[in-house]
Amino acid sequence: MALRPLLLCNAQRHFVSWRHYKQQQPPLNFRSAANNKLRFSPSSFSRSSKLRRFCPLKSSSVNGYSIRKDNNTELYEEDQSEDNLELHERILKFFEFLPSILPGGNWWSFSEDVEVKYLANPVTLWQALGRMWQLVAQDRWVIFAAFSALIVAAVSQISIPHYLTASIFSAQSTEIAVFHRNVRLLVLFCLVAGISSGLRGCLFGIANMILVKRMRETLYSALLLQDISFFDIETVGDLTSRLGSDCQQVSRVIGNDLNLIARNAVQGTGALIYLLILSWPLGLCTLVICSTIAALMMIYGMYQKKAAKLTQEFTASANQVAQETFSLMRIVRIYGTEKLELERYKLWLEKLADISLRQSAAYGFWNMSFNTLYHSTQIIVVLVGGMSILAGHITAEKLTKFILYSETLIYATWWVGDNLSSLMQSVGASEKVFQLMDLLPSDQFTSKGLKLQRLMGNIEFVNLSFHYPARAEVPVLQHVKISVLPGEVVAVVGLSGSGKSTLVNLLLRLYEPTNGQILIDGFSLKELDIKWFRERIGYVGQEPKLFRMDISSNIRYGCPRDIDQKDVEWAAKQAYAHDFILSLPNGYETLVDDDLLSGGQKQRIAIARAILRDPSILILDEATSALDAESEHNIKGVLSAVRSDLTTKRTVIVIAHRLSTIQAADRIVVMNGGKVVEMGSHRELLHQDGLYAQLTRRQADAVA
Ligand SMILES: Nc1ncnc2c1ncn2[C@@H]1O[C@H](COP(=O)(O)OP(=O)(O)OP(=O)(O)O)[C@@H](O)[C@H]1O
Repeated sequence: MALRPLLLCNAQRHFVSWRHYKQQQPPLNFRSAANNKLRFSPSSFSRSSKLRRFCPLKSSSVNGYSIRKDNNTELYEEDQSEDNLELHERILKFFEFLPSILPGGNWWSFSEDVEVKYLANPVTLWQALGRMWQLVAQDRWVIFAAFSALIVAAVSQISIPHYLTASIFSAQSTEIAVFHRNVRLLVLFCLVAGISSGLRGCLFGIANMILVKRMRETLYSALLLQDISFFDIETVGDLTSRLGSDCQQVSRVIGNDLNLIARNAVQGTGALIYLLILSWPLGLCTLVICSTIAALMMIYGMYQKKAAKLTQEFTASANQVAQETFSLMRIVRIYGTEKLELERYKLWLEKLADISLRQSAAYGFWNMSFNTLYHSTQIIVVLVGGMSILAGHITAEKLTKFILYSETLIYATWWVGDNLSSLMQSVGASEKVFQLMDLLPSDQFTSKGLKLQRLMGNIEFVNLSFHYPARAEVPVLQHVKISVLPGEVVAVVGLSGSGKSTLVNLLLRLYEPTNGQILIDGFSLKELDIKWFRERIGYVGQEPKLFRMDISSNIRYGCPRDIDQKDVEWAAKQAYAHDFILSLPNGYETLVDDDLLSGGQKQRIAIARAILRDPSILILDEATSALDAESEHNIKGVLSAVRSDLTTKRTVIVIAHRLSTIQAADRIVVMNGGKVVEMGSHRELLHQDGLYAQLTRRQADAVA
């Protein structure tokens, strides 16, 4: 597409999308992370993800369907109205738009519409470099060696034009001895420059690799140690984008940006000193031009930094859409929403293209300014230098050296500018990465708790109330009081959304209660060593997920006991999974993931995983919902059976919608709207004729 129509078209879209975008932004409320290490705070941290989830009209990546519709409608209406415009109105509009694309015009401005939306707190260049240094400091010898090679290479390279010119002019004046000496030195400097440049490139590459590796490691471990509520708010696409493209972008800093900036800074300084010695008036002229280039490049660099931050945000959003679509591909195919998904993705690509267009235009301006200034130096040097030769103030050899060194200086300034802007982009990309790295780990990983001699399995929910951090205004549990004895099988039933799984989430300490507490064998759950406690719990969730590894490893996953293949097979037999596993192509060695097995097969593997731990407390949240009636009946017996020491029974908490499956439970707790409304045995509850009896009747009617 020609630039003008593209500019116009982009400008028109810009008017729609950016203004629209801006209007949808709620005021931001982020804690400053500049000086402090932060703990993740759902209410204050994640602007982007939160907006993506809860801000209805922002062209978000997550709730994209309704959003797309709104945006689409608006874009469509805009397009329609554009079509109806008369030619002269279009021309008028173009001329109105024209001044905005001149330098300083509002077309260039990200700040007006976008700057306020930046998620991360700004990081200065020095702060970013300081952080990167901390990451590579352990291997500082690589950096020192790289910079030493860089200085040797730069000094050798800067000496080459001098000896080159001197050799030519000494040959011309037939000074053979001087010629030989100059050529020898020229060869020496060329050799040293070549070897040290190679070393420099290699060492900076190594330093870069170390930086990216440490950065990803640090970021990944910081993310892994966050509270679960953090993952309720941050999206997977966003986080993987930080780990992937953002870290990669930051990685250019050492291997590319700093390397080239330092090399050219050394060469440029050497060239400037040499020029001033050769002819200070000419040297000063070149310096003025280089300073102008430097000022321009600072402006350009700042601009690129802003653009990089936006690019980073939009790339993360685009990744989030793609990640979500691929993971829900079956639903997309069944509902035939491929086009809709493509549009959702394209929305972010268009935003990226908008930024990229401005970056390219800015690059064009920067390039044009540089070339103009560069050629003016040549003209000045030829004019002033030529007149000086005519007046006999300077020799042709000096002028040749001058021209060569002024070229070196200008190109060094160009390289510094170019890489400085790249450095600024990397610094822009580093802001969110550093902010995430600075999040303190969840308290659960830092505090040391009690380890009891033995977990008996007595559980008490004492006046428990809770709301999810992401939805503080919606109470999910209210004054829940339940006491579970060791070895008891307690079933929790209730309508969907009544808070059953939330109760289990609190027992697993994935969230902390808002009020009240949970006592385990008489000790507050908060006082217990959480790792120790979780090792003694078996949990099978509503939709068990498998890792992309073989079946045996999936069953062993996270098992704290020493176990061998026999134990794995024993657990699989208990879970009625052994037969179907043997029928797979490689038996227990078959590589599986979440999509390769049926729901019931995945549940059996998850049950085998839980049984293998031989837990004191077993939690089954709709764990057998995908099993056929016979398998469910068989497995139920195994789950509540005595533990492997054959003397104690385990405590079992089972959540089930299919009420026929929990009739044999010692006690049934009925929940409604986050409260316990009934409690008793199956018979007692039927006798009470309350919610449980009503639910049982409805299920019986549905089957009949
Ligand atoms: N991570 C979360 N963040 C915010 N709200 C949540 C979260 N998980 C669940 N909720 C809300 O908490 C309430 C209770 O959910 P919960 O999953 O505990 O219900 P449930 O009784 O187990 O339902 P079901 O039988 O359908 O599994 C629901 O209103 C749900 O929307």
